[in-house]
Amino acid sequence: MPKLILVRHGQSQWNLENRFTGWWDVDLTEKGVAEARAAGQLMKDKSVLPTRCFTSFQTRAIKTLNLALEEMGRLWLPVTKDWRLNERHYGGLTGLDKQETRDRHGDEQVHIWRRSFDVPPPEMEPGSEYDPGADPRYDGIDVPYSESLKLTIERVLPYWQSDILPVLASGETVIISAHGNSLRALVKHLSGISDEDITGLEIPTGQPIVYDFDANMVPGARYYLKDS
Ligand SMILES: O=C(O)[C@H](O)COP(=O)(O)O
Repeated sequence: MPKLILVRHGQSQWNLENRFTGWWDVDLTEKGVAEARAAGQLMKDKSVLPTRCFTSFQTRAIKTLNLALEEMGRLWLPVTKDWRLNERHYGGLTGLDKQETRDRHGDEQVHIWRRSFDVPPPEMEPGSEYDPGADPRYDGIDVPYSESLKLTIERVLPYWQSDILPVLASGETVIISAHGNSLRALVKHLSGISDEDITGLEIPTGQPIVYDFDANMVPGARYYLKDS
């Protein structure tokens, strides 16, 4: 039966520095590298071995996938990269320190920007320091200036339906290496979580989450691979 593995990238440099990251391309820390390798080792130990891979255009997710695949001796697998699996765009908050932003705007406002379903952070100024708009990897793509979870879902789900689901339905074991909020978008859909309840869902770094699908492509309950 088809199996889906979701993994959030290991700790990034800006996770460590507690800065809003979004579409800014930061690398993994040493801890993040270790988390990615441990995820691969866990998949190997549990014999949950992907046969097809999807990831974003962002280094932290791509490297996490590669490190995990290396642990499994599966660097040879086909990998599809797509911007629609990128992290939610953090708008004008990108690059700011999360604690300093709380001190300035209050805990409640920052919680709304981080976890509300449909309130996007303030827009990023075009051409500002952390605007990825001129990056060649986004040529031809309408780079957003800010995204709520709702807006993130509006680009993750069509990609899931058109490109990932058919591969999964053909019987492959699919791994998606992505980001806290692009994965929250998918989990919301697959686990039927309401707009209210999704605000409480956190996805830890480097912990593979698994869905087993039945013959009708209905997903079962999600579980952490480490608990199986
Ligand atoms: O983009 C970021 O800063 C993180 O990857 C996710 O941040 P969050 O926990 O504030 O959603």
